[in-house]
Amino acid sequence: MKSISLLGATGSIGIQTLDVIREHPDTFSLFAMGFGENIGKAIPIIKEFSPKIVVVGNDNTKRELQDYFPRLEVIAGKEGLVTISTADETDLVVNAVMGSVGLQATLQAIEHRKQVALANKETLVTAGHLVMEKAKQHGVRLLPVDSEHSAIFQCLNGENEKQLNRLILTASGGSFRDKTREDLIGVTREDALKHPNWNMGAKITIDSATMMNKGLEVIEAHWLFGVPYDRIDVIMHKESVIHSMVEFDDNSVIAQLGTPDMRVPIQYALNYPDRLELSGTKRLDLIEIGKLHFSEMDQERFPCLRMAYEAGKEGGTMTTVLNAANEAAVQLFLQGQISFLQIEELIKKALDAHQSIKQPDLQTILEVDRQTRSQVLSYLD
Ligand SMILES: NC(=O)C1=CN([C@@H]2O[C@H](COP(=O)(O)OP(=O)(O)OC[C@H]3O[C@@H](n4cnc5c(N)ncnc54)[C@H](OP(=O)(O)O)[C@@H]3O)[C@@H](O)[C@H]2O)C=CC1
Ligand SMILES: CC(=O)[C@@H](O)[C@H](O)COP(=O)(O)O
Ligand SMILES: [Mn+2]
Repeated sequence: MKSISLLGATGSIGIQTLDVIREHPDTFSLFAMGFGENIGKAIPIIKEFSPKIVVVGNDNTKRELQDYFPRLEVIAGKEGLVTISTADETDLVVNAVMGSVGLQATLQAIEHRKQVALANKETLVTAGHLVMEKAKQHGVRLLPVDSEHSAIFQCLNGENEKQLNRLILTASGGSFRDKTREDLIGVTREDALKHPNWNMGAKITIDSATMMNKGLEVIEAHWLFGVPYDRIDVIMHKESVIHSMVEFDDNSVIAQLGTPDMRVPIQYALNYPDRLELSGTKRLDLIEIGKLHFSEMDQERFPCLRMAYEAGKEGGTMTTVLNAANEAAVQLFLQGQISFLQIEELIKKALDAHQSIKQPDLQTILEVDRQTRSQVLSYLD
């Protein structure tokens, strides 16, 4: 029986992780969970899974939750995420929070030699060198949840990684795939939130529409698989059936395919190296699909992808700024305070203003993250 601490239990990945746990009660149990403030979603989860500890985003949410569950141990704040990620009772940490708030929990879980299933890509974008260094030091292999990285992880099974030539990440194109840059003037939040293939949280859905999601994923792939940026390609593939591919030295390409359903990469990470059957997942019917489409990724059309490659190649705190500026700008867009095209403008401004600090330690990263967020807000004054 694997005992799980689930960070981000009320989110899109969190809920689908609970689907996997629910269907395999002899294999998994929920020891602890964390969420921000969505009490309405959390209450039925707590009733069903009876976690021993619940971590919430703030003191108000803690008080409200304790009114419901007077005997439940509730901790407020991100130190609580560290507590449940390092507890003796935890075997596996599933990090599915949104944003760099998940960083310290990932680092500490690794330090305590927990298995870590990582959906929280912002952790690797903001501080990939620290996470990978710690993973190496403590002999922990990170288990990717992100569909592209799970695909690559599966394509590398049993392969000699020295013969890996190129990673090819696929991108759906997001909600505005078929629009020109001119068409993007005046698009709404509601339009941006309509992803063609995946039902995900709001922030990542906007990231898909700006193509920053693929930019973050290029950086995530660089850290997870140790591949230099000039050997990581992105191609447009509107069906999201091929989740990603690996090209080897003999020009063989191995791809991982499946219907778009995050429960599949989630179960793979939770139960690695064995696979689990899941009800409700759909078999891939290539005859029914008929055709798969591929096209070149235009970095002028999607400047966020270009900025991510540039920040990744620059390294140091440049990717911390990329991530923090993106988180702040997307939040402003979701709150209706800026337009869709202003997201990329604010990120560019923050990157242009930053001088990268090489090999930053954790304190430097947290400080740059904080400063970048307030700088982005100050651009609106
Ligand atoms: N959704 C998907 O299909 C995919 C997601 N990912 C990645 O997985 C991560 C989660 O994405 P997704 O599930 O879509 O996001 P959601 O927005 O749906 O969920 C985010 C979760 O994080 C919680 N949370 C937010 N802030 C805090 C905080 N300060 N303290 C504790 N918990 C917090 C939320 O709580 P609350 O509900 O209270 O706000 C919620 O449980 C992201 O990094 C994303 O990029 C990767 C691949 C696919
Ligand atoms: C499901 C998943 O892994 C998302 O990150 C997905 O990749 C988003 O799709 P696009 O970014 O390709 O639009
Ligand atoms: Mn992805």
